[in-house]
Amino acid sequence: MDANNFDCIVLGAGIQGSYTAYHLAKKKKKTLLVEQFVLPHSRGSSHGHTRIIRKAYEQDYYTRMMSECYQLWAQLEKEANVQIYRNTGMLVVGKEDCSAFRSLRGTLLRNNVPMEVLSPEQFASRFPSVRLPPGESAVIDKTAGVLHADRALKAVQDLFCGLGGVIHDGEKVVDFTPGSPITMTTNSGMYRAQSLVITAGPWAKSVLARTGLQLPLQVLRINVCYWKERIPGTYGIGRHFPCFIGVKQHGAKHDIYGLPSNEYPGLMKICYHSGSETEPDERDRQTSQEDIAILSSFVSKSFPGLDPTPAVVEQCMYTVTPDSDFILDQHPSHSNIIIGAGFSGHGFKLAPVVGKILCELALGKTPSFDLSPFRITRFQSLLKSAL
Ligand SMILES: Cc1cc2nc3c(=O)[nH]c(=O)nc-3n(C[C@H](O)[C@H](O)[C@H](O)COP(=O)(O)OP(=O)(O)OC[C@H]3O[C@@H](n4cnc5c(N)ncnc54)[C@H](O)[C@@H]3O)c2cc1C
Ligand SMILES: O=C(O)[C@@H]1CCCC=N1
Repeated sequence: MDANNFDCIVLGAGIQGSYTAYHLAKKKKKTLLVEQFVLPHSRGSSHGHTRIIRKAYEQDYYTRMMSECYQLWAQLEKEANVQIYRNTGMLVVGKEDCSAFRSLRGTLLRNNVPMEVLSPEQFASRFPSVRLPPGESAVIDKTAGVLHADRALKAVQDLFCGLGGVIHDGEKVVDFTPGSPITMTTNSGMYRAQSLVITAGPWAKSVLARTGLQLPLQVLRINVCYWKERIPGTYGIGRHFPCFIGVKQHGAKHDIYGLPSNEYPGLMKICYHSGSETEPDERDRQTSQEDIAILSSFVSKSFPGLDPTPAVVEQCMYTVTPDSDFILDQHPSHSNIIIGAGFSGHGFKLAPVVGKILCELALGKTPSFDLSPFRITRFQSLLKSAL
């Protein structure tokens, strides 16, 4: 077989593409993973030390997918011999009259996820360094915790290479021609494959536009803020402080979430689950501080043990769909082009199962999960496609 001919090519080596490539290599498929930047890089959505892993979701289908994700993350830890998951639990706080909060709690109960419901008194005695606003309730998802994201990404890529997979980083895909095989051109080579998986993160919209498909994806620049503990360790992982999600608290339009201080000692990560619209190659030109103002006000009201001015601000990007559900599907006109896109700021924890599903689609197999929430046809009225 020609060195440039593959069973499958995966475009984009973020967590979704890397996990897809790993599953394909496990199935003994000759797989090429192409990445425009030299690895590791911090220009997409999968970089950084940490992500939240949880079963607490508004929708049952994510909670069910998470059961297998926990198993696959554990398998990855074993195969790579690295710790990726750390159980911390996660506090979910919100108003009783907020439907999103009630749905999250309902999903935990319906799916028998280990959880606790805290009364305001229990909350105050367990978390004296956090203020629960009057009229708000709290539950704990006991399965939740922290994923060591950078470590996880490297582990998946290393295992992929160990299985015979090929990574070409620093190589940008500039063109591809659908067909059987598909022909793909990068800035330094030309390759052929039976199937192509597109996991281009914030670049998915422009990559797919080359095929005439205009997906309703919006790219947001996210400010990743770290806040200084007045007494170091107050909210530390070492003191078993949990992750948290504040569901639309203090009138915020979007959720606010946080992780215990860990990667930068004395600094706790608290972020707003939204940001300002950007072009992926223009990320660093954005300057909006609106989200930071919302976070500062939240921190001063809810976390009195933190200085309400961020000590460190890093950048990342979300690629969001109109309903915040992922896109996991075949291309509407080319069945051997598979699309994994629109992870809407919550896709990292689900990557083991996303990768499995994209691998199944690339091999023409029946996917192991019901893909109706993830199909492109749900955007029928929004598709500006010339297909
Ligand atoms: C601040 C922040 C916090 C988050 N928190 C959580 C969390 O707590 N829990 C959770 O589960 N999820 C979280 N997420 C979401 C999660 O990180 C993303 O859903 C996930 O990383 C998306 O991965 P991806 O592979 O789709 O995208 P990316 O990581 O962006 O990967 C796409 C890759 O494709 C490459 N590429 C694009 N075009 C080309 C081309 N033409 N040629 C070659 N390569 C190309 C890009 O360079 C990039 O490396 C968070 C995201 C952010 C930004
Ligand atoms: O996916 C996650 O868990 C985080 C926290 C909530 C908002 C988005 N990302």
